[in-house]
Amino acid sequence: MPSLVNWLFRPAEADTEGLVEAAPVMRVREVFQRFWPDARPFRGWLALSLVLVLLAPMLETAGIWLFKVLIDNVLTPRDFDAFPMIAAAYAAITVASGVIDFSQQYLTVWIGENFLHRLRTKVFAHLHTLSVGFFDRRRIGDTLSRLTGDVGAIESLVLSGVTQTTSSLIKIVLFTGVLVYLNWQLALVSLVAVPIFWLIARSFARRIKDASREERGRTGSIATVAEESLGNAALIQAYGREQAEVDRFSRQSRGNVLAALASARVGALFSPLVDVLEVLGVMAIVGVGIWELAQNRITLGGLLAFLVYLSQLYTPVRSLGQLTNTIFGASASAERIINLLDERPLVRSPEHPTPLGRARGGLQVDEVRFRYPGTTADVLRDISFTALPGQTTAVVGASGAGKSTLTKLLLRFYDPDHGAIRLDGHDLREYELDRLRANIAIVLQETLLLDGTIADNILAGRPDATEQQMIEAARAADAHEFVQALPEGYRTRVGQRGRLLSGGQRQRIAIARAMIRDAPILLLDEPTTSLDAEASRRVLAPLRRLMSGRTTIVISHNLMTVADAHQIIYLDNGAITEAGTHAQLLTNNDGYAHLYHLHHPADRHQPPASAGADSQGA
Ligand SMILES: Nc1ncnc2c1ncn2[C@@H]1O[C@H](COP(=O)(O)OP(=O)(O)OP(=O)(O)O)[C@@H](O)[C@H]1O
Repeated sequence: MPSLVNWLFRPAEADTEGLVEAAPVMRVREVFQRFWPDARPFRGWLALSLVLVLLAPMLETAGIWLFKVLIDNVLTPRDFDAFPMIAAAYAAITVASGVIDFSQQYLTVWIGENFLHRLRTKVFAHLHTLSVGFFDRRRIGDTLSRLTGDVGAIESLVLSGVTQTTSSLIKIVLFTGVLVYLNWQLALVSLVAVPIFWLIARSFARRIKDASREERGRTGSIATVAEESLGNAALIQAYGREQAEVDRFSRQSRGNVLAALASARVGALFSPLVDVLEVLGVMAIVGVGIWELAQNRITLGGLLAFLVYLSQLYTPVRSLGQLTNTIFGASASAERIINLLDERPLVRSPEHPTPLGRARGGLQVDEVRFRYPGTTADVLRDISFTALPGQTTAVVGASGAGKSTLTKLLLRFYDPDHGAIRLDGHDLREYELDRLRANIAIVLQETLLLDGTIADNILAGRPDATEQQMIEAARAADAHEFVQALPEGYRTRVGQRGRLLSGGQRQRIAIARAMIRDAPILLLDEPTTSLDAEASRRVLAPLRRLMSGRTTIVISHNLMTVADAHQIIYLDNGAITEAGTHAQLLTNNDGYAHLYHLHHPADRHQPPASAGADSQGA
């Protein structure tokens, strides 16, 4: 027997690695307080729905009362006279109940869905306020599962929870009142069972919450594996890792099954326990009722009506218990949402920002030191250099030296731990984030395209640009020709992440986007690395057009376009070890020169002036 009980209450085995971050545990009351303000716009409708909730049990009570009248005034005396009235009243009550039920159900769904829509959008909007660092840390699949699955559970806690609890309480009060009115001795016997119900429901609530928490976490893990795996389908198939991925998915899915079973065991036990209790209660009452009937202290109609009221009373008591379980289950989901909402962006706009229109574009990096949050080593150390407006600075160095990290600091995806980056003499942190980023255009190594049309992607750089400006930008980016050759021209969809275009085409769209943005600062992070020699050459002329007149920071590790930069900064393991022009650094014959000769063995004995043109195809 004890082993059976153990089995019933056993939590899901933790035989799969936990993939998702657990949310902090919260009390139901805190969860409720947290989300109640979100229901504010619906409070009027909620009040109306409560009125309907109030009317329904009243009609129900009246209906059952008619049943008593029918037995005592029609059936027992075998007198037909009162019947038509009773029948008409019964029909009227049934129709009215129907109308109220419909309105109440529809209203509840309407409020619930609109509340959900608002909350979902709020969580999504919040995610977009978070710094890029958040997305580096979190598993996207789990975040998606929170956004789609867990948000729904909150509705059952905050809205349906309120109406259903109120409805159940009203029914309990009404039916108890009538029971006491019919025969108080009998009523007393039947109410003994109520606190027992309540105790059982309470003891179940915590277990159900634990089980639900486990289940929601596992659902997040499934979504995480699916997202990571399907997102890398090409890689997985190329390396024949399909089965390994299926196994990984299956393990997470199995974990979910175990958690769902553990939750079902606890949940399903509740009903039968309550059933047994109910039957015992009814038997006891019938016994006492027969006694009362024999003593003539209650009529037959009275006794039958009493039993019907009683059965009606158990329904709300029971659903109140069930509801507690639902609410505790839902609060496990709510914890996961609160956990997301409590994430604060690492970088924020200041309260009193320095106004920034179009920047002149002078950049000054001053003793910057930086390490990624949660790591132990500095990625950048004492970085100082100045980029004059309109000039090109090339940042060069081995893989992992910290070049891309520098661009992340310039875009304020992160802030330096020490030192400052200044734009036109002011610390980047003094400007509003939007204004700062509006002054920067980027072209990255792996071009990011949105799933939309080519026009959407170019106009993302400046949504208010005209069609003519867009075409000019595309021309300057050497993209107009190939775009026109596409079946739907600028209206052609590029597919998810631009998969329907070639690497070089994607890059030229990105250049057009940067072109149309017409920002004074340009960040190029290895813009030709992923392209072959021919494609890089094709991209180079538009890139040069884009760079002219803008403060450009170009990161490159194959030294393309670097040779004619105004200054070159050589990063080694997070620190600047050399700085100067191409010719100066070649003369130094240190890290930069070595890297350069590695890429251009043929140039070793040639004068540096010709190097820029030759380096294009590297
Ligand atoms: N989000 C991150 N969290 C923690 N560490 C990171 C993160 N991004 C990069 N790093 C670490 O910072 C260091 C510098 O990375 P960074 O991407 O800036 O190098 P890089 O010079 O641009 O390299 P590559 O030329 O290969 O692109 C690396 O050691 C890397 O492991």
